[in-house]
Amino acid sequence: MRPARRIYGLETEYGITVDGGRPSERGAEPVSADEAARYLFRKVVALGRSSNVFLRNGARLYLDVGSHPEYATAECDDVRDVVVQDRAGERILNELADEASARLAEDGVTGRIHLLKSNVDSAGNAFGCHENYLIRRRGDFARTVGELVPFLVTRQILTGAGTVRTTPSGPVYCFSQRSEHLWEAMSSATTRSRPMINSRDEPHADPELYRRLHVISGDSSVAETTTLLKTGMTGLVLDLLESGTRLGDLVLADPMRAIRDVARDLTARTPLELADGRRLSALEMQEEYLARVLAHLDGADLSDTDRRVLELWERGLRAVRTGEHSLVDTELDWAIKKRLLDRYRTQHGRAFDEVRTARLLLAYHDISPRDGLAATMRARGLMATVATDEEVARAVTVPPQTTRAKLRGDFVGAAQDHRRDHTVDWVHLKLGDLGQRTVLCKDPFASTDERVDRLIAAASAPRAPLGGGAPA
Ligand SMILES: Nc1ncnc2c1ncn2[C@@H]1O[C@H](COP(=O)(O)OP(=O)(O)OP(=O)(O)O)[C@@H](O)[C@H]1O
Ligand SMILES: [Mg+2]
Repeated sequence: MRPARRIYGLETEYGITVDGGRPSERGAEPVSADEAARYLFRKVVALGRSSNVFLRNGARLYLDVGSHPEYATAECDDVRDVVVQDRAGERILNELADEASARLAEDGVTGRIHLLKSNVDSAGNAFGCHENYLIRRRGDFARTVGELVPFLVTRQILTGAGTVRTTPSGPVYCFSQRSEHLWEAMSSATTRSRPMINSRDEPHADPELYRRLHVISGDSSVAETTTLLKTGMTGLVLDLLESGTRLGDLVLADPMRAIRDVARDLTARTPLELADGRRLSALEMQEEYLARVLAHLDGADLSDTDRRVLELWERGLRAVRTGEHSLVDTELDWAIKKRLLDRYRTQHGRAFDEVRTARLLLAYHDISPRDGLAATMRARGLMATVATDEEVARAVTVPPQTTRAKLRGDFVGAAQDHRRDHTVDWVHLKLGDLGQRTVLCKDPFASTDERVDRLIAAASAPRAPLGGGAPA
């Protein structure tokens, strides 16, 4: 059966630091992350009078409590679009960081602002990358979640961002850093699947028809191909579950324990205990999910994106099974990063030196084309791409064209161009002036709407002079 059309969105929180940022005139106090975040958002607040704004590409950019700027992509109905929109977010934040660094310099602070697309900051605080998937209301949500959790636990052998863990016997490379933090944070919690899926019921759509599945356990992805695989494979497993296929035979006895065990085992062969008493490794489980997805799709007319996801899924598993990591070491974050560290080790003839390793790991996640590694690696073919630079540049101002994001983006664009007050969230559009009604857009799949056309026309129309009377 052909994959169902689905809405996807990615929320990415960024770590923020200022290198060396010692103010020359204000004593020796370094610039805190909070302060750096305020500098970062100065222009956003000046333009939108808020640190929580919707942009003309349909995305949401905001600074929550704490100091992690967040970019939530607009709704996409294709995972390739998710990649493009997510990368556009990096570009937007990079521009803000450059401007904020210039403001810091004006205020006598040396040092640049760095934004890190990672999951743990230098103080050890964990932050997230949340995946959003639209699912139909008619299914049994608890069952869907229960049967998805073991897939989420084991997919990190492909989609983990990779990290070095310090152990008493020395540094060890593992698939995911976030998993370790999730485990530490939640090992005492009673609801064992809680940290993987946020169960808050906030569909941002017609609640009679839809739910929004909010996956919060994944690593942020730097490589576009990892983002593509992460969202694509999860969408395909959701297809399976929504078509009525049961995956209950793969439910884990203790998912929280397993999330850490899987992260730590680069062979992916450690047996995990299933609820029914059987034992399967993460590798075997992922092979099973892939086999069931392929059986489900048998004979279907697949898109290029689906084919690319399936091919990378299969090749990633082969790389783990055979230990031939070079099969995916330009596409999957953990393998790209491992190759980087291995090369460093060979060049310098020593094991992971803590300081150098930490610096290399930071640079991997630094989204700046100047200070981070990704831009150079992409240019040299060491990190594969999905989107072209032109597509990413365009997505900074152009929303996805096939979902509700187009309505929102076009409206925000018109309101900004004509300097009209407006209020927007995922489902509401309102022109701030008196007498205008709020337009409710409950269908995230709808990219045309006459009510929104009228709203855009009203936003673009010349305003009557105050008092409404014609000049005498
Ligand atoms: N109906 C939908 N189904 C799936 N995803 C959606 C839907 N509507 C919006 N999204 C996506 O969900 C994400 C929502 O991001 P947002 O940061 O606002 O999350 P939230 O969970 O609502 O709020 P917060 O992060 O403040 O707790 C966006 O990426 C958006 O594109
Ligand atoms: Mg959010």
